This record gives sequence, C-alpha cells and structure tokens, in this order.
Amino acid sequence: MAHDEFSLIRQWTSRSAGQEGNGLSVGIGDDAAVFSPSPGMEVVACCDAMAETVHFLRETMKPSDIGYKAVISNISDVAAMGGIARFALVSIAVPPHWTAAECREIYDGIYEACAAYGVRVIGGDTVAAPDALHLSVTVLGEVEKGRALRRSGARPGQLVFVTGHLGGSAAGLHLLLQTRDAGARVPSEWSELVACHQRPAAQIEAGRLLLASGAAGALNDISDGLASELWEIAEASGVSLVVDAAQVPMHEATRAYAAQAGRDPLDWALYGGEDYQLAGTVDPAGAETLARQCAQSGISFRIIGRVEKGGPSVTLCRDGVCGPMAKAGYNHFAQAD
Ligand SMILES: Nc1ncnc2c1ncn2[C@@H]1O[C@H](COP(=O)(O)OP(=O)(O)OP(=O)(O)O)[C@@H](O)[C@H]1O
Ligand SMILES: Cc1ncc(C[n+]2csc(CCOP(=O)(O)O)c2C)c(N)n1
Ligand SMILES: [Mg+2]
Ligand SMILES: [Mg+2]
Ligand SMILES: [Mg+2]
Repeated sequence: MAHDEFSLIRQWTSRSAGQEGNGLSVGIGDDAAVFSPSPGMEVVACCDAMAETVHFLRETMKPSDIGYKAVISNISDVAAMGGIARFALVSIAVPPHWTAAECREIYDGIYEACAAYGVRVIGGDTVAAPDALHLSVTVLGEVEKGRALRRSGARPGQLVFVTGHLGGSAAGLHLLLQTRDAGARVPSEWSELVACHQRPAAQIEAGRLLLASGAAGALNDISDGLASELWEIAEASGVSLVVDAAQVPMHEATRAYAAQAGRDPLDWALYGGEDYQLAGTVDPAGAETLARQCAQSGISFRIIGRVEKGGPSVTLCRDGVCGPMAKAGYNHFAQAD
C-alpha cells in the first residue's frame, strides 16, 4: 500500500468532521480529543483488538464486517457494565497486502456500527505492519455514578440469566471455514448463522434495563463463551453457579446445522464465544418484570440457573446429571506453552 499516512487518515475519517458539541469539545484533528461525561455520569472505558488470522480471515469476514465487529465487541463491554457508549478511538496497523480501498471499507463498517449505537469516532492511530492487519478499538461510554454492574455482584439466592441466543457465532464460523475448505459458497439457508458471526449486536438496551431495574447482580458479556464468562462471575463474586443445559437458548438454525455437521450445539453455546450476549445474575423478585420489559424491546431474556453459596464453581446439569462446567472457552495463549 503506497500512500501518504496523513491523506489516508483524512479519507478514512472525513465522516467525523464537524462533530463537536454534545460533550465533545475537540474531535479528530488535534493531538487528542477532549470530552466531558454527562452530569451525574462517570466514564466507562474499554479496549478490544482484532488480529488477522486470529479473529478473522479474508474468507470469514469482509473488510466492513471486521470494522463493524471490532466496534461491537467494545460496545458490548460497555453494555456489560450497564452503560451507554459515546465515543470510539480506532488504531489500525496495515500490512502491505491490504489496499487503501479495503481499509476504507473497514471504516465503512466502523462508522456503520458507530451510527447504529450513537457513537462518535473521535480519534485513533494509523501505522504500517509487517504481515497481518490489526485493528484495535477503544470505546468510551458512561454510566450513572457508582452504579456500574460488576462481575463481582452475584449473590446466593439470585437467578442466572442470559440474553439472546448462544452458539450462533461459533456455528457460523464452523460453516464459513468448512465451505472455504470445500471451495464452496455458504448455502443461503444458513445466512442467519453467518450474520451471527459477522454482524453481532451489542446488548446496550438489555444492560440499561438491567441497571434501571435495580435487580441486577453480576453482569458480563460473552466474548469467550458462556462457560468462561460464568466462571469469571463465580470467581469475582465468590459464589457457586448452577446452570441447566436445557435452558441455554440457541437458534433453531444452530441446532439444525450442528445436527448436519455431527456436532453438539451446546459445545458452541458454552465454549464457542463471540456471541456478545449478556450473562449475569438477577434477584428473583425482579426477574419477571425484566423478562417482560426485554420482550417488549424484542430481547430474549432467559433464566438458565441459580446462584448458591460456596464455590467459586460453575455446575452444569444436563439430562439429570450435574457436574463441573469445564473452565473452557476461547483463550488466546492456551496452546502457547
Ligand atoms: N494488555 C492489557 N493491559 C492492561 N489491561 C488489560 C490488558 N488486557 C486486558 N486488560 C484488562 O483486563 C481486564 C479483563 O480484560 P479482558 O480482555 O479479559 O476482558 P474482555 O474485554 O471483557 O474480554 P475479551 O477481550 O475476551 O472480549 C479488563 O479490565 C481489561 O481492561
Ligand atoms: C479465523 C478465526 N478463527 C477463530 C475465531 C474464533 N475466535 C477468535 S477470538 C475469539 C474470542 C473473542 O476474542 P477476544 O477474546 O480477543 O475478544 C474467538 C471465539 C475467529 N473468530 N476467526
Ligand atoms: Mg478484552
Ligand atoms: Mg467483556
Ligand atoms: Mg477474550
């Protein structure tokens, strides 16, 4: 990619021009951005990266999908604190085999996700890379002072819930890799699974309902898989979680594709990851109201288990047999040494 760094930045981020106001006093174009949170709110800050070959291949994600998903994985972390997302900073390291036009498409996806969640891109960094494309997004959001929902908030007597459906992203990835290996195209009957993988949604609205309900205990978003996120809650809260496998929500398409692929769909739901749904705990007294409010907003809210004293542990009950839920899921360095 032979281009001038400064003109590329201008091209990719021209859509951020003239965005000052509403809490932002300095946007793109200076050494740093300057903003203030809304009165009564405090800042929520998170950062997640995506690396070529680790988080995507050219065959599994279009450039715009990569940009879209990198933003969503961050907004999802803000949702998991009960906050709203406001600003994004984007750092991109571009190797020679990526063209300026492809990078512009990455930004199309970035701006599309930002527009969908009311987020403004206020800065970033652009560097060359030797071999693989890296995209790192930082999202800054806000939450009512002192009210952020923590992983440590689970209490015995509460119920364990998840939003949405799980396993769709891992099923979609399996499908994309299988069809790539076969040199085929993905049959249109599975487009829902491909969308789960390429275009996940962040559950900001569910997080806000949970925070407003006053009934929420712990909250986490599902990037590495339900098992991994529940273990994080159990450990941070010092509790035991007991989950009923039959209640773990999965799309019909995930079950149907798993049957065709000779896989257990529950493995994708528990250990696959990248679903970006929320998992957490809630007081039993508030659960029904929350389920109703979520339903009114088109969000599925499913009770899948309960919180008990003891632990930290996560127990999975399936077909009447209960045992430890494997502390497995996506782990970047699991095979490294
Ligand atoms: N390289 C790092 N330097 C400083 N803090 C980090 C670094 N990596 C992670 N953290 C911090 O560690 C905590 C856990 O981060 P982690 O990335 O595991 O959570 P997550 O973003 O919810 O999960 P995922 O990255 O799988 O989406 C967060 O507070 C995060 O800011
Ligand atoms: C080509 C390809 N191979 C494997 C995967 C699966 N994968 C990669 S990172 C991750 C967890 C979330 O990332 P992080 O923890 O960094 O937020 C998962 C499930 C993929 N998406 N693409
Ligand atoms: Mg992270
Ligand atoms: Mg998270
Ligand atoms: Mg992770």
